[in-house]
Amino acid sequence: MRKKWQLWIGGQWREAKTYEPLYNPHTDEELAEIGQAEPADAELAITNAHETFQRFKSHPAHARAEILAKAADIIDQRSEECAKIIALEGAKSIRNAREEISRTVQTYQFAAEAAKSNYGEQIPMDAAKGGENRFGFTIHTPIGVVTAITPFNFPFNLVAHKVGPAIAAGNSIVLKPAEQTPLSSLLLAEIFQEAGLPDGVLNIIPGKGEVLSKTLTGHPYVKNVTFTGSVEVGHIIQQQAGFRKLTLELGSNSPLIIDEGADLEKVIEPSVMGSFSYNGQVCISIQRIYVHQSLYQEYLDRFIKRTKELVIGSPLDEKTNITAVISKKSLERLQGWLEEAVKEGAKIECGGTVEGNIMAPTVLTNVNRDSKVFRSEIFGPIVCIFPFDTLDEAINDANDSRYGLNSGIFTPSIERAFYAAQRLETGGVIINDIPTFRIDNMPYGGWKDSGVGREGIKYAMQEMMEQKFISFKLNEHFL
Ligand SMILES: NC(=O)c1ccc[n+]([C@@H]2O[C@H](COP(=O)([O-])OP(=O)(O)OC[C@H]3O[C@@H](n4cnc5c(N)ncnc54)[C@H](O)[C@@H]3O)[C@@H](O)[C@H]2O)c1
Ligand SMILES: O=C[C@H](O)CS(=O)(=O)O
Repeated sequence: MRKKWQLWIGGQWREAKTYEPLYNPHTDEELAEIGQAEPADAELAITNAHETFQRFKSHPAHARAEILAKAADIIDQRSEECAKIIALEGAKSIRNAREEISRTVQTYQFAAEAAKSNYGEQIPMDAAKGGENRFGFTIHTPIGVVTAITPFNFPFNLVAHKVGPAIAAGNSIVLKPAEQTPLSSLLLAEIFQEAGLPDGVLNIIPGKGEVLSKTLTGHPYVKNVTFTGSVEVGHIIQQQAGFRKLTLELGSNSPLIIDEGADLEKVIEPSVMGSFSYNGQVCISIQRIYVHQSLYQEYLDRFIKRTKELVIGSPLDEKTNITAVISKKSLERLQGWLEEAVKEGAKIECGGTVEGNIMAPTVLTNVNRDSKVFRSEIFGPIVCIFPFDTLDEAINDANDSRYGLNSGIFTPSIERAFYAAQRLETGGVIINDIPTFRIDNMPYGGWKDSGVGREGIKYAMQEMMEQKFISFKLNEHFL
């Protein structure tokens, strides 16, 4: 793989004014030098994307679908190389990285299918007086330049959730990947070129969010901004984007309820994995677990036992579960929050230690509801476990959050499953599984501070297109 990466604009590699080293979070070794885009580069990328859009908007759906399907095939053929890039730049365990690549292939395949089924609706015009002799229908048209700003934690698949639907809809894109994981995006330049995407449709400009933000969100050619990342940055982007279409996929502190009568044999493994997969750096990672009193002690003991078995090590080792967190800054924040939680009464049941850039998977009980580990998004390998007496108590506590992305409940009762599903204030309720569940064609997005709009290819495409209603009056004017 090349060591020095320029900016990908208009189908060409262009020199950046400055380059910054990219480090492996596990070993601290330098992996590559990454060109840092400046506002003028963003402007150039947007202008190129705008010009390309004038042609690409007429590129037929079947041709866009072929490009997306071919890109999926190329990623599949190069899957081990792609997974290794995620493991190196993101310190994601190689097994989790492979899962991400396999999902990415599916995401582009879903996009290829969606490109061909971009249906509008027929509206019954005679449903109201005056609508007789009329036909009404809607069509969806591409919107123009989409800017995509993405986070570090799923650098292939969450980029696919923006690039895939944008191409499927017939738009052009300017992509700004996360500073920590730009290589996964830069590789797309050659993947999509080989797949036959016309030059200028996809532009990739790594750089600092705060430097590029105003241009990427506020340029008049930009018609849609799609952002995945933290709530704090989401709020900044919302203010800057002003009067244009906007999708915000933000953070969470997802709850899991383990109801009376749940079969612990089937619950322990998924709940441990949902808490600690990729060191908890998943937006739908389990952060708060509510366990019915009748199961609490047994669940806690078994949860701790399984957590202690997780293998801490190098992301490239096949057996590894827990690796370095993404940055020293993030590690320091986690240590600070843990200290604060303990001062406020929390008990560390296991973990809590740090070695190198790795925090051991940590289980907390007796957590104060005002502590940051309860209120805010931990985004690290720490989980809080609480007992509850009544389902209402668990639901109310689960809803006591500024976030609302996914929630989960394990219960043997269909009645209680629906009761909870109707009351949990989240974009997705996952019954008899963990909230850390996503299939890439399902509608996905948050309530409250967890976001605005939905992803899941078809739903993301709706955010990236304009709808037009057409009415035909018959008889009077047609020859
Ligand atoms: N809801 C979802 O689908 C989803 C998925 C993955 C991650 N997330 C969330 O993302 C967060 C973790 O990712 P992160 O640490 O990369 O998030 P982040 O918000 O720090 O960064 C995300 C992106 O925003 C850019 N950015 C930073 N400051 C900016 C600014 N002022 N203006 C414009 N862009 C700016 C970054 O460069 C990066 O590309 C967590 O909160 C997690 O829950 C949400
Ligand atoms: O980190 C949040 C992601 O949305 C999780 S997933 O990759 O979509 O499952």
